[in-house]
Amino acid sequence: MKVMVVENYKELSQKSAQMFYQSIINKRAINLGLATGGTPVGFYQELVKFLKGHDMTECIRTFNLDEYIGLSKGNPNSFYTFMNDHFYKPLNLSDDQTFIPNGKADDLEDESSQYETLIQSYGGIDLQLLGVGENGHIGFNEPGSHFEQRTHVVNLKPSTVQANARFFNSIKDVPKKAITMGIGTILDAKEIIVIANGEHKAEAIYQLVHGEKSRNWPITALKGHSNVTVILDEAAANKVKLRQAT
Ligand SMILES: O=P(O)(O)OC[C@H]1O[C@](O)(CO)[C@@H](O)[C@@H]1O
Repeated sequence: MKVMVVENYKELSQKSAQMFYQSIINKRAINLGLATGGTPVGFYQELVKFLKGHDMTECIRTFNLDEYIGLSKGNPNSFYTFMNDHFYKPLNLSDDQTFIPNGKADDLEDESSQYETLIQSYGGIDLQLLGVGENGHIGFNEPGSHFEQRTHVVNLKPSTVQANARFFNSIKDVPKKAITMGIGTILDAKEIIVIANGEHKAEAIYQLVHGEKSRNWPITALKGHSNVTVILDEAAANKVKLRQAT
């Protein structure tokens, strides 16, 4: 695992976007695994700058980690809307190159297995972007998740609902369930880039870098992957550095 500490959020966003851009350019066609949340907003801004007007945009396919159950695509708080605003629309990406689970599917189990099959039918994910929850969740795989799981329906922990309430008018509006790629799905990506900023992510990052592999901290599943880069700002790297200094 490669750990890079940069000075601030801007640098973190630039560095991660640059790594994605280089991969896209070098491989000519690429399946990207993408994340939502507050952390990757700067990443999308930077990657859009790199890719805008570039013919390589035709070669990429995107697969999102997760979607809330019960929110339609058009809901302002759906992850589809987030992706459309930050990435699909600015780059004119088409529906047949952008994929995200359907949180309004009638049969959510079937939707989960179809999403898994879809990813595999395109040859799997080449490069996956991950943020991390304060409790160590990746995608929406909460503490206690099995590391072998594929795309599935999850119940969100109250702490995750609370953390994401900032995007909604009221905590009552935050969905309590989601569809997420499983940790097994995520681990199948050929390469993974984790980004984290802020002191509130420092414990999860400490567990990733120095902790044991444990289902209590889903992010520690990445310790079993051979190509992971972690990009941190100073605050998220706080506990890692403290440990190294003693
Ligand atoms: O980037 P944020 O908003 O801190 O969220 C962290 C993680 O939580 C999620 O948004 C899910 O709650 C992930 O998609 C994200 O990686």
